Amino acid sequence: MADQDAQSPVGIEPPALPSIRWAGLPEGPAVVLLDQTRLPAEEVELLCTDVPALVRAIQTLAVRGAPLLGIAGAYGVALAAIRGDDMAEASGLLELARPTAVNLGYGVRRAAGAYWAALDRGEGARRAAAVALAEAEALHREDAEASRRMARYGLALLEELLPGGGHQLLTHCNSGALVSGGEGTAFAVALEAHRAGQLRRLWVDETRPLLQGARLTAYEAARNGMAYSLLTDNAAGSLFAAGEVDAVLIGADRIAADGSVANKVGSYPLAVLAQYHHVPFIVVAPTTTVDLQTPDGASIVVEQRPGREVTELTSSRIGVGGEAGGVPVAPLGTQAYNPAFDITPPELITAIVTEEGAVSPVTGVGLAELCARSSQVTIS
Ligand SMILES: CSC[C@H]1O[C@H](OP(=O)(O)O)[C@H](O)[C@@H]1O
Repeated sequence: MADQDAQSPVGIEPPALPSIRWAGLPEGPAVVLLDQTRLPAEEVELLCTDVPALVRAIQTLAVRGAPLLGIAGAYGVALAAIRGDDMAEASGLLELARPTAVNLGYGVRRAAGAYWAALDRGEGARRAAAVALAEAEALHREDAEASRRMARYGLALLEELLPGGGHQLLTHCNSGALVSGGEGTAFAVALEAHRAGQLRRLWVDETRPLLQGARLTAYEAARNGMAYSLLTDNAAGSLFAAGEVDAVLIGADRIAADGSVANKVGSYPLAVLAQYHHVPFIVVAPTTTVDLQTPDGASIVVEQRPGREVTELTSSRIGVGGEAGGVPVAPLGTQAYNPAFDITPPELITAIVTEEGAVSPVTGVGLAELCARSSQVTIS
């Protein structure tokens, strides 16, 4: 069994660089990203000075995670507006950069809607661009507040489901500050438990093939002084069998109207394991990740990513999607199945926690009621 005294590396500070920021540089505006393909080896900022550069950053996961993609999409619209680009083209390129996370389209349409409304009011293009930027900044702030609220609601749910503290929580992929305007979604709940002295250990799935768990969640857990242990994805079952998992916490990329959840591939098997072992399976996501226009899980488009992400290992130094390619781990020419996400049906989910509270059991009606409470700007 894993060492019982798992401790995080000492002397590591919280992230020095924000996941995303806007920069009105003398040479022109830029969306500035903490390049997540370079983590954990290097903390490098990536300046996107036009929409194609930002689209590439989204597609190579230099910026990733549903809520952060929404913020990036909104800033991308503002960038295009200030540059005087074709706004319909820019919005389309951004919205189509990745298909599954609903937040990306939400952020793009929200900033673009503000821009067009300003023009319709007779305000000039310059003023309309400023309005788009203000909308992106508002979304950024709202997401940070949503993160704080989800952390509190999530901890309250853990205290209700698991009285007594000292939890061993398992998480998959990465759902911390690197996916958020704040401290994240599911990871933020684990962090809140840590701060409340209720986290015995965070089990971190490495999350093949792009290793968001090993590279990013471990990085965030270490920087926050949390006790954590990394595991291969295929080792999770043995932890459940040994009774070493008290609850599962995961994020989401899109939640359909019936409560089906699209999240990083590997989430669905964890939900099956959790049900078999009678362990709470908790999804944490802002209401901006709920898509009431998508009726069920079968209607969610699951992104299929390049097979070379499975057949090659790349170091974080050249980026997980680096053009230089990586070390082959399969014979050249090997075909690979590489869905970025899978779908967990509502009946396998104990609760969905949002910034408006939790719904449990998960029903379409309960989800819609949470969304109705949300102050988030609704867009068609
Ligand atoms: C809470 S959003 C984080 C979410 O996004 C990740 O996908 P990706 O790394 O491909 O952007 C994964 O599904 C996480 O749960």
